[in-house]
Amino acid sequence: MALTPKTLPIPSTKTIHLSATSTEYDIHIGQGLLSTLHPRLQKLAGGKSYRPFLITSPNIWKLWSKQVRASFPEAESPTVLFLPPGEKHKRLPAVESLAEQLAQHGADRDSILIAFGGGVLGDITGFLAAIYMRGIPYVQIPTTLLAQVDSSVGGKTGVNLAAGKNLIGSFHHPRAVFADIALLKTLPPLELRSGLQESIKAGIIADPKLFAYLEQNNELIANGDPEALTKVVTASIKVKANVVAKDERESGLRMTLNFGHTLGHAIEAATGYKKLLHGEAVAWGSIAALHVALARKVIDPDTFARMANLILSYGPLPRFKATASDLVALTSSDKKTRSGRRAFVLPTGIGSTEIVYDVTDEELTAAAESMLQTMRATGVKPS
Ligand SMILES: NC(=O)c1ccc[n+]([C@@H]2O[C@H](COP(=O)([O-])OP(=O)(O)OC[C@H]3O[C@@H](n4cnc5c(N)ncnc54)[C@H](O)[C@@H]3O)[C@@H](O)[C@H]2O)c1
Ligand SMILES: O=C(O)C(=O)C[C@@H](O)[C@H](O)[C@H](O)COP(=O)(O)O
Ligand SMILES: [Zn+2]
Repeated sequence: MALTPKTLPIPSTKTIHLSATSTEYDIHIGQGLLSTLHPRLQKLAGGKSYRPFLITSPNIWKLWSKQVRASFPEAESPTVLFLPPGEKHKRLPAVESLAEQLAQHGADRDSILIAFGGGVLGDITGFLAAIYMRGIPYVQIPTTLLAQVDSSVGGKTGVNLAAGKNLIGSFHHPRAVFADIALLKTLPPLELRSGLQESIKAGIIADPKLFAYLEQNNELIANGDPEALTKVVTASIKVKANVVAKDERESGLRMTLNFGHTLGHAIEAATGYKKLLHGEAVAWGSIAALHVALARKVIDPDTFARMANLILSYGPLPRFKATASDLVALTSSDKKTRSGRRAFVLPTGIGSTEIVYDVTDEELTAAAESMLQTMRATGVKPS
């Protein structure tokens, strides 16, 4: 039976303009944007000649190189540099190795880096662009849903340290983002569901309509229907762009984009960045944050249930081994902590949040324990 999407208008190719304090740029969303890449980059370069360097992973390039190459005249084809896939490569040596390759190829400040991959590749490439020759331009072509709905927008770039997630990095915005929904055709379903957790986050913190759409169209969305995904990507990017425009450097409002990440990042660190996808860890971290909000009566039990059910409905989420107290200890490297005060994002309803600074270790441990109980009851073996 054909499924029909409920509510939200169907967008065609859409452009969202992000105007932040330090810069502004367009985020293009549509089907088949890859075919127009070359003229779009030429336009960005202001008609001047530029050298494109495309950074990707071998598995992605194998699937999409033909379409990318077809957009460029042969003589102007990008130089392609590779990174192995996986969060475990999101470390400084990857950045150094790419920088050496850029230098060997004579890349300069008139070159443009093209991040062609998921969030890991985008974060690394953005950071490379921030520090190579003290800063060169780059664009994002996000190839995962997570990267389309979240990581390609907003200029947070960086890599992990053993001590924690994204602990080295910079704010360096892309010159443009091209979110081609067609790229999601080859994305493994697990990766799609991981990305959807960041959209659920966007719905919880700022967009009740997106939240309801995700609730009502689960099958269509989880099965990768392109129209449904276009709506989800568009709505999620609007949330992100709106927040980043108001608070580029995360002095307040932008912390709300980190909902679920305080414990989410702790879960990723506790499992060695190997067992869970980012969205999966954020999903469990969000459940824990919901428990804090419920215990404080900031949300009522019905709202708690709607939010937790939505998160779990895009599972199944994997089980992992960790104790509540270990997870809380790992939150010590959270970047939202300032002068020893832990900032914590709580939902106050669907589409609204507050940032509080008085969540104690005991409170967080109790919430993490409740989340672990749900995990023991519903979690599945990590794949
Ligand atoms: N900068 C930000 O604002 C921000 C926001 C959210 C997440 N992140 C970061 O993003 C990272 C997670 O990103 P992710 O979920 O995209 O994971 P990822 O980058 O590891 O990509 C997931 C996997 O999918 C493969 N892949 C990518 N595109 C594909 C395609 N079209 N078809 C088939 N396979 C494809 C990749 O090679 C990889 O194996 C984390 O490091 C997280 O911290 C950053
Ligand atoms: O853009 C933001 O701001 C976010 O917090 C988005 C998050 O989804 C993302 O995972 C981000 O990389 C986390 O940033 P960090 O500063 O906590 O490392
Ligand atoms: Zn995230």
